[in-house]
Amino acid sequence: MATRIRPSSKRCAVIGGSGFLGRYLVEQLVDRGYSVSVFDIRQGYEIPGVTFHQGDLCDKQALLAALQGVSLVFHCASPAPSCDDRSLFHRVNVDGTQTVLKACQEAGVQKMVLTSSASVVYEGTDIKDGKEDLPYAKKPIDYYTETKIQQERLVLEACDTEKGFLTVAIRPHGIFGPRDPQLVPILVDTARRGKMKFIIGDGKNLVDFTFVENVVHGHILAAERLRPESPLCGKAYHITNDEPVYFWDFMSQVLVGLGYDPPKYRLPYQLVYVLAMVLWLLVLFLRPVLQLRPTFTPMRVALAGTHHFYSCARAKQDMGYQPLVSLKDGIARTVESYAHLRKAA
Ligand SMILES: NC(=O)C1=CN([C@@H]2O[C@H](COP(=O)(O)OP(=O)(O)OC[C@H]3O[C@@H](n4cnc5c(N)ncnc54)[C@H](OP(=O)(O)O)[C@@H]3O)[C@@H](O)[C@H]2O)C=CC1
Ligand SMILES: CC(C)=CCC[C@@H](C)[C@H]1CC[C@H]2C3=C(CC[C@]12C)[C@@]1(C)CCC(=O)C[C@@H]1CC3
Repeated sequence: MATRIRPSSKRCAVIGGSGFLGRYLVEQLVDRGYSVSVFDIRQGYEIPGVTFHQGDLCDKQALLAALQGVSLVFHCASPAPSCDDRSLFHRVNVDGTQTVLKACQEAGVQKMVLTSSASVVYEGTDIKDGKEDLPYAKKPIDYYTETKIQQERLVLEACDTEKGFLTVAIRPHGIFGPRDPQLVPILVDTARRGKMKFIIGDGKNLVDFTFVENVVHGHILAAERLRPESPLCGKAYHITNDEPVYFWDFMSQVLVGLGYDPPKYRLPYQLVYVLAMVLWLLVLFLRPVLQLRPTFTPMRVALAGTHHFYSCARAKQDMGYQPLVSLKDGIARTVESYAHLRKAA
């Protein structure tokens, strides 16, 4: 029988550690003196002292090798929301998370912090100052959200103080920052194709965008405050910048910062939503013969035209959370880092 290494409280693993958020988490953990193993389907970078284990989280044996001697696991792996592959989302976020839980319990891991998403309660209609006790979306806006709900449920239900396995879920919203592969690149690509001319709705819908370092701060606080007697056990926590901003102001600040014109013409929200639905149905109908990826999906239109901002009062109270980087500074640092995406003069 293989000998089990005794878990050390400063030894952790980051599943999904090669991704955008995962890499920031790894860097911060190393700075704070943790010894870190990364488990990911790809190796994105190298950091002295960080051990990489390349593998699929659906493979329990591969996970077990990475979890030897680990007492704390961060699980922030997921297929990208834009991939629209229902069976992949289910395989990784639901079945894969079950495998992660089994592997953690077998390896003697004591704590697990899941990166969930605030969108688990979002159905495409307004959420203002949403608290964690809102019910899970009955009609999730996409397969990504559907499987993030199932994933969060599995992880929180696995919390068992008697067995000494504690879990907590962090629900960030709209993560942005340098190296983000989604938000700024999609925005710039849309602007370069001349499609960032329109504001959907009245432009006054408030949304949370969260600077990546604040999300990391929330994860580490949660891990360090998660103890058998603490209120965090088995609970979900919103982590945001706590500065809701008009969606279209945020987009405009990033665009203008990179030298592009901000959108200025208004289109009625309902009209654009119906057009996006029609386009989406057409894409589905044509899928057997033609693979199209429209910019305007109903989900994106809903995100761009509704309020969706959340309260982080629970995180402030239970873990002393406060954002470390303001929205203004976060946007400035992000814009500065995307010099290569600036509009050519
Ligand atoms: N970005 C955001 O705005 C928000 C993100 N979240 C959540 O935060 C987490 C991190 O997101 P983010 O950093 O943006 O995403 P990334 O896609 O950048 O990171 C996820 C990482 O997980 C890897 N991965 C995917 N499938 C597997 C698998 N089967 N086995 C092992 N590794 C795998 C990815 O590899 P590959 O790139 O090759 O797929 C990638 O390296 C996710 O759980 C996401 O749901 C929540 C709210 C908002
Ligand atoms: C707060 C939150 C959940 C942010 C998520 C980020 C992405 C979903 C957005 C990043 C770029 C956005 C974007 C649009 C929708 C939402 C994003 C994809 C549009 C497609 C909305 C319609 C337009 O006019 C163009 C926009 C391009 C950028």
